[in-house]
Amino acid sequence: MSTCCDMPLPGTRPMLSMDEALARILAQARPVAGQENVSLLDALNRVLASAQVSAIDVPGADNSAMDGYALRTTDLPASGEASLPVSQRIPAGQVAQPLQAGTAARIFTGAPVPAGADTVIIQEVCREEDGVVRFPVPVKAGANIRRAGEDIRKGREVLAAGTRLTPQALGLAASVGLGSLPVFRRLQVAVLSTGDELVEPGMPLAHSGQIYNSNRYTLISLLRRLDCEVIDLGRVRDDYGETCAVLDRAAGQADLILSTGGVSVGEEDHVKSALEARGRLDLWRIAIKPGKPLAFGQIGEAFFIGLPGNPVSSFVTFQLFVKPFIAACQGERQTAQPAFAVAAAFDWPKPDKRREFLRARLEPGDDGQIRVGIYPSQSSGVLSSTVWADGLVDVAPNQVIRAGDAVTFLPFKGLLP
Ligand SMILES: Nc1nc2c(c(=O)[nH]1)N[C@H]1C(S)=C(S)[C@@H](COP(=O)(O)OP(=O)(O)OC[C@H]3O[C@@H](n4cnc5c(N)ncnc54)[C@H](O)[C@@H]3O)O[C@H]1N2
Ligand code: MOO
Ligand SMILES: [Mg+2]
Repeated sequence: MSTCCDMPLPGTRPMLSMDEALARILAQARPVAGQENVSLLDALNRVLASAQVSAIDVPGADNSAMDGYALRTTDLPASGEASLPVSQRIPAGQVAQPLQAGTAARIFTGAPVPAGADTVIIQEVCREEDGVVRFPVPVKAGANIRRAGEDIRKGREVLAAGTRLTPQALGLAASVGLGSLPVFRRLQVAVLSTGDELVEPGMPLAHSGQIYNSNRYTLISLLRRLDCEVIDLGRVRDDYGETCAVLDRAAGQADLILSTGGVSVGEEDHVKSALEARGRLDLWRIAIKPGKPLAFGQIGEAFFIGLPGNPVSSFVTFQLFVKPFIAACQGERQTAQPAFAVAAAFDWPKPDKRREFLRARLEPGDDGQIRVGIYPSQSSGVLSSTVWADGLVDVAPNQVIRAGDAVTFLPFKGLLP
């Protein structure tokens, strides 16, 4: 059952709360079937399909953290100056011989500590002359040695299934010797922009009713960042038959179909009726601003998300709904959306009854404390706001905000990959 957030107007239906809509959408997400093994450098941003366990200790052996001398502290006098003959030289990459009693080994950062040595003294406090090293004592046993297995023990899970493979994760995989990784196959996402008024950038505008298609570029770029394979279906005219045909075509190739525009209530808006005719509409109208008319459903095996045409609305709803849905379909483990409280540098005296997401930016106040400001226009057509902003302020229905109040900030850095 839907949650009633306001009285529906004739011809519409009650709006769902954001939380309920997101929960219902995510409940349908399932990881794509199909995996492949890819080399580490091809695995960036992919999602790991199965847990990886280390076959080795890292480091593999006790090794020196500094350039200096390795020795046995029991060979040293209690105070004053020690002097020890240097019995071997151990650069990184060499095998160390066991340390002869009463001697020191010249050692370099990363080189294996010889058996019998229990400390490394940095060279800055030593003098070496005629094969003998001198330094003040006492020295600390165990200093400057990185222990075998200190980072990773053999048999430990280093990367969990469902990990998004960041540069750090690939470095960690490399450090345990993994040359390739099993990842889920790429999600195929079809993108279509509806609207008779749309002209592609680079082309002239023929008359005042035309505008440039911006959503296509924003969405395709967002999808590429999420490592999706994009099927670009270009522009679709505001025509019921054409919309049905393109949805059928998209459903034959894609895991997910994303459209922009044509999901509201005007008779030029055909997306919802086409979706109902060719597949199934699961939910429509969410009590959020921007983004109210978002539609979600299925056509054949493909999921469908119809984003509102207003460029800011489609950008914001991509962040709030599409991104977590895609992540779940890619097999990524679900993590909480980063959000934190910060003081408002603005007043919001006339709140909406819908939950609102304001284009916002963190900035230091005169006192050096970080506050959050909002773009002067919050209109869902003002795309400049999305470039100015580095996140969204999440405003509850009917929430009045005064400068200095704590508000919830959702950083794009967390929202974007
Ligand atoms: N009577 C009502 N009218 C509207 C309602 C409503 O509840 N009752 N909702 C408004 C809200 S909120 C939104 S959001 C929009 C969503 O409309 P649609 O999804 O049907 O989108 P369109 O009508 O096709 O376009 C809206 C707007 O965006 C421009 N647009 C569309 N596609 C692109 C694109 N690819 N690049 C750049 N700009 C695009 C389009 O020209 C329109 O200006 O509906 C309200 N109306
Ligand atoms: O939902 Mo609309 O996105 O308020 O402009
Ligand atoms: Mg419309």
